[in-house]
Amino acid sequence: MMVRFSRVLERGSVFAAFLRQKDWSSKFTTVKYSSTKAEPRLHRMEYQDAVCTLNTLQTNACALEQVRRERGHPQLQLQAMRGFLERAGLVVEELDHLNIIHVTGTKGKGSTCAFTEHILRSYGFRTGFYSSPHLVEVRERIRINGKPIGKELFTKYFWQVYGRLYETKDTHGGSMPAYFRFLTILAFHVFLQEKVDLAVIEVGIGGAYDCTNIIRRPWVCGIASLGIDHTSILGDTIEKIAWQKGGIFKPGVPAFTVKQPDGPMMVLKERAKEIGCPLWVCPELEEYPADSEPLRLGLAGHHQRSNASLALQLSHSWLQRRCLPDQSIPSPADESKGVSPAAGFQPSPIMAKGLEDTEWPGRTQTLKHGPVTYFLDGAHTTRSMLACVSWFSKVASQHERTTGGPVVRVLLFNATGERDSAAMLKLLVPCHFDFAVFCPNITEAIASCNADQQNFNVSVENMLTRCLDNQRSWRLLNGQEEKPGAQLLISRDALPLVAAERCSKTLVFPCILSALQWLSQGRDSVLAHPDKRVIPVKPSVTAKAAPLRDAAGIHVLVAGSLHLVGGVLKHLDPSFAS
Ligand SMILES: Nc1ncnc2c1ncn2[C@@H]1O[C@H](COP(=O)(O)OP(=O)(O)OP(=O)(O)O)[C@@H](O)[C@H]1O
Repeated sequence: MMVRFSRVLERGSVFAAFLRQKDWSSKFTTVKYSSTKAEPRLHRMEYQDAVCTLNTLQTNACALEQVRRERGHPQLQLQAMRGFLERAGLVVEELDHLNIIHVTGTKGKGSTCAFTEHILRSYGFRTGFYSSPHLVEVRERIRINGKPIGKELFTKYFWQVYGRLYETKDTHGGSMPAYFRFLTILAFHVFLQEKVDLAVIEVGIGGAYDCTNIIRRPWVCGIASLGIDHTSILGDTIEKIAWQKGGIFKPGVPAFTVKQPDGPMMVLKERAKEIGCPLWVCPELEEYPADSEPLRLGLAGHHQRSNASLALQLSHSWLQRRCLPDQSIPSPADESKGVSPAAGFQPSPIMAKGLEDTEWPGRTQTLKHGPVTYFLDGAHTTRSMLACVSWFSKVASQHERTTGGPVVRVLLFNATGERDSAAMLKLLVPCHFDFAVFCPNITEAIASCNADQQNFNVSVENMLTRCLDNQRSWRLLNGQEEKPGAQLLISRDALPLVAAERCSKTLVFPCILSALQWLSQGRDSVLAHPDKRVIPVKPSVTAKAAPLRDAAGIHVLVAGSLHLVGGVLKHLDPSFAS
């Protein structure tokens, strides 16, 4: 695995050397407009090359050093971003023409953006939508009219921006922007080139110093629910986090927030007052007067209701300000407090349809795959795991009632970064899983390079050790004795294998594909073909497949990491097949 990673890295630097020699404009014309029969293949290669080169920005020593330096002086981050933007040929004033809706929050910003984008697209506007992270392919982060930008367009715009930055590198101490910064600049470039009517921009981390906060004049800002995440960057209390998030407020630009606990709400109010921005608190979804039927949401789960209310306010405000510019913005009723409840207006039929038709994969998503039903949710904080458990308990019970027989429940889990896995696993105990399966966010252990899903910031060994820790936590939480059965084996060619424990209902796999194979083989070979011998993934794993034999169905909850969910979707959901 490490060998393959380093090859990709090498490929990136070889490519960079190639770039140094090439004339940019001729490269674009030959690749972009070539009409030979080989064109589709050429484009595919170019896309992969673009993604591999992009990935070098994850490990670029100069960029990492810069990030480290800026951590101590966060205000430098926006200054640096402005410099990169200019080197890429853009000026910050141009971004004013993007008619931006800027959204932050700890949980629900992606879903809120998806609802908002869908509502405004339903009105006939050409939309841009920038979000993170991606599930399967990096181009999902940049959407035009709700669809991930195509490979050809991504490739074309990627090389334009990369080329400009690369050409000016030597006069700027060799610096290139880090991964997220680069993608943010790329998104702005794409939206300007593609002449979108509006752009919905999701903050990466925090708000005040996030590189998306380079924008000066959004039409409206939104703050989804606040909680604890990214504490090493944002601070270790919800109030400190609220201060960071409130940093996206702009003078005179209306902002909306969902209801927040008292402490962070007070911080938001103070931020709004100090910046001079009218801040409104969204009503509950029930408080919107309904014409006939209650509002229906395309995204499942009770927690999506506050996101939907925020999206209604954001799109309503955008429509009013953008399309009815003569109307003055009402100020919050109590200016001294700097915040007011927003009115629950009657959503138009277009808005109602927009909410109902919104799709946002990987969040409370149900996917049937043969006899196995997957419940996928990228919850990776305790707050979102609580929401996930509540959704899963309800929806899985509904499915069980219609299955007509015993159902085996499986948890497929992984967590990354500074996340508290044990706290998340504790919340999952009441779901009564028959099996708990752990694997790292590696899609396939032995496969060709899948550049879109590579993460160079963590080693394979660390990922697997984390899985074994999770397995141990789960066993402890379930009152199972600690057994010294699990072993981490690293083979000579660096392909890691993890032995499953005997006599327990926990399993660890080296990659997502092998976990999915275990699920489908256990089921297919035993249920669909009762006479056929089970072909084991590994002997120790086959022993665990036995209870699947009697099951009328298998329900698998995939949670703990959006990247894990993405890896599963890559294998199972045809709409993600490239
Ligand atoms: N209001 C909410 N409260 C709790 N959990 C939520 C809320 N909204 C979404 N979630 C859950 O949080 C996870 C991420 O959802 P979403 O992409 O909408 O949020 P996000 O703020 O963009 O998250 P991230 O920054 O982690 O990508 C999903 O599991 C989703 O079901």
